[in-house]
Amino acid sequence: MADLAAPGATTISHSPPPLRALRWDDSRDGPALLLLDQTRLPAEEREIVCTGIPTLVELIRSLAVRGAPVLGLAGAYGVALAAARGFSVADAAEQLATARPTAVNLAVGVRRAFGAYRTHLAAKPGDEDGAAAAALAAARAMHREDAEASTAMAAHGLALLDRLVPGGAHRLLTHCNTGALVSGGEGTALAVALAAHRAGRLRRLWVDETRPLLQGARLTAYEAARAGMPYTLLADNAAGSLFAAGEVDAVLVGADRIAADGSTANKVGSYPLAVLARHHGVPFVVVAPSTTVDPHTPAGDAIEVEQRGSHEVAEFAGVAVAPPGATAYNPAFDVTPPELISAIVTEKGPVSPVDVSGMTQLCAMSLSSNETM
Ligand SMILES: CSC[C@@H](O)[C@@H](O)C(=O)COP(=O)(O)O
Repeated sequence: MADLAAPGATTISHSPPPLRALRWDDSRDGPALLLLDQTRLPAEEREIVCTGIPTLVELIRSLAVRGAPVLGLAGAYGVALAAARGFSVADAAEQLATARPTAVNLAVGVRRAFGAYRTHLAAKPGDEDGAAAAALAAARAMHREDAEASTAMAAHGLALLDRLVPGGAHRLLTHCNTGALVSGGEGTALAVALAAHRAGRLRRLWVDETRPLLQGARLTAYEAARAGMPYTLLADNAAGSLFAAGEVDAVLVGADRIAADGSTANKVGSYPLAVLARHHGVPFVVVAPSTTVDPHTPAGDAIEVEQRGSHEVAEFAGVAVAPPGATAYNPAFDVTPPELISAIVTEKGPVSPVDVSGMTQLCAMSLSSNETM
């Protein structure tokens, strides 16, 4: 696109290439999974070549690859990798599915690729190559579906904001990172903000830094800057005064697991935002693919919340900020009850979390897609 930078001067502005959180690679000595190392962003865009399951498990645990939808893809491609490299696929599936406990998509992705692998072997006993190809095809199908879901969520989310905020949702607040780095497409909550930006409606994207691992400051700010979005970072504990100043029109967050009653686990700090949003009469919207709805988890108190090491709080960028031996309460997620959520937007459209029939529908959809694995 050509634009005028100064009278008489024409510059060509190029959009940066889309970020690819992970991709399958057949071009080297045996198949590999290439992962954009999210621990190095924004300083460096570096891909890690992953050829082993213990390595992939460690990359998931260390958050080199992270965010619910892309964890599903990592799980599915991980099973395909094990099959293609002749490792024990059952062992790989077990290790991958349990690498992190909260994001349901991880186990969903593993089950889908492992299901395709087993289904093929049941039909053609001994055809390991065919079974490996079936697992890879399942992972690729998930990847495509995730990209499509992302596009649909962006459109539904934008339309919903118009309805929820009659004066226009021009100032959006988001938490953690929910963009292309967590998705086969442009993401979940951040994809909605991006759609608002492209529609010329976004005046300000407020980006919570997201302590302790700074997914907001390091990753969302990076994606927002790449996309030319007007964004401002804030320390998580500055959100209260921002709401009080009337500077937030809507809150958009993703989800790691949505229980059957609409309770939603997402990055720690989401729940306090929901409380603030309710107090200030601001919509709090969860954006997640229907694969994040877990019909087997009846309510929020049944969601396992990952607890992480003290060092993540007691250190900042590897430098100690607390006395030696300090221990920290460090849950990776918190759970927002349904009554604080204005709407859940999936690729099928928005539903109210307290609308039991709506949630049941979502659960049924999620269940039937899992059962085709
Ligand atoms: C669409 S991503 C939704 C969530 O996965 C995201 O908000 C989040 O909490 C990620 O946590 P992380 O610990 O970085 O994997």
